[in-house]
Amino acid sequence: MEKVAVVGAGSWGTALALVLADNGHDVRIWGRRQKQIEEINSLHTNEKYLPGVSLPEELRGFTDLQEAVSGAGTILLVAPTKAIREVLGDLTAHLDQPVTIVHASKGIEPETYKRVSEIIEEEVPADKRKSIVVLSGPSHAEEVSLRQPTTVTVSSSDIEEAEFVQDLFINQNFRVYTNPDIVGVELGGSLKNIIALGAGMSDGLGYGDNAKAALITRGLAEIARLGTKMGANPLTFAGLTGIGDLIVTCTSVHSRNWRAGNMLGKGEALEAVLEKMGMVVEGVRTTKAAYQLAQKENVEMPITNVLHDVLFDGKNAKEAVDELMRRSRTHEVEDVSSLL
Ligand SMILES: NC(=O)C1=CN([C@@H]2O[C@H](COP(=O)(O)OP(=O)(O)OC[C@H]3O[C@@H](n4cnc5c(N)ncnc54)[C@H](OP(=O)(O)O)[C@@H]3O)[C@@H](O)[C@H]2O)C=CC1
Ligand SMILES: O=C(CO)COP(=O)(O)O
Repeated sequence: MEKVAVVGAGSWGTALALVLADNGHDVRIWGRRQKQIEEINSLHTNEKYLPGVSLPEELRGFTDLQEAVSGAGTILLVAPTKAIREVLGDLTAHLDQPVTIVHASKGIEPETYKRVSEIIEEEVPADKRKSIVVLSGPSHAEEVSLRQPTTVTVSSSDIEEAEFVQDLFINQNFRVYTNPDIVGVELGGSLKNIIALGAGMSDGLGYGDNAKAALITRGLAEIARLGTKMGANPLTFAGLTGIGDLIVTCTSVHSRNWRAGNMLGKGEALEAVLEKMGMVVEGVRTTKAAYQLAQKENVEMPITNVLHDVLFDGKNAKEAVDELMRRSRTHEVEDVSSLL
């Protein structure tokens, strides 16, 4: 039995805490709102983020971060990417022994283009961490919390630590694979949110399955193009954290990125959409980061480019699709096949 502190009591942190509690671990979850933590401890629910789900009674909530992480051997970090540096700043002060840090957040930081594991490396001193492990894959919290079959991947530069985390989470409903390609795993999980916004937008505009299949497929091509340029193994994008996560996020009504894109496609303004969502829509910030990174690395990312212009430069969504369809003719596979 491992003592695990889950830092972040949103949908994903709560669902993963449930998996760990099901596996018999001593799980504490940290959230910043007293009322929410009282609800988790007394009613064993988290209605805002996982309506209708009964949480294991053994799962204990804390608002005091020091109490939550005290004695924990593993920290599971599941905060929105934009809050990660702030949360890590507080967390580091309370670590009294080197811990395994698992993160399950999906995003890239604008301006620095850092992946979450790189942010952790920067913010947590080396003597306070045993290893950094990423957990990613096609996994909506709503289904995981109902114990529906789900597969994910864990990745770390330390394969033994990845296997340790695989063992923590794996059970008959939640199957965990390992992959040593941390760059590909993090980039696939982050960049798919951009394409999911686009898929939602396409549906919101009234376009059909052909358009969505095109977005998924050509989206994967540009994800792989940027990913391989950044050092990822191209085959990772054919796996759970690549095409797998792209499919689930572009086709599921659970996806916040798809839902936000859908409202944008129907003509709603970005600010109003984010206000209505009330949950993190990572794709917005990641679009900005990926757009900047692609410019810097001179990588062609046509879908990301037009989405950037829709989100941040007031481009009309239909015009964005027209622009993609009018691009000069090109081969389908030469850009990716040259990387294999
Ligand atoms: N939901 C899912 O199915 C999946 C999500 N993910 C990833 O997990 C990460 C977290 O997402 P998810 O749990 O869904 O998000 P939610 O929107 O469901 O919850 C966000 C959580 O983060 C907290 N939070 C927000 N801002 C801060 C801050 N500045 N400091 C501390 N805590 C903060 C919120 O607290 P409060 O309630 O107090 O505002 C809330 O507990 C994202 O990167 C997402 O992409 C990955 C796979 C699946
Ligand atoms: O990453 C996810 C599923 O794997 C969740 O996607 P959303 O953030 O779009 O809901």
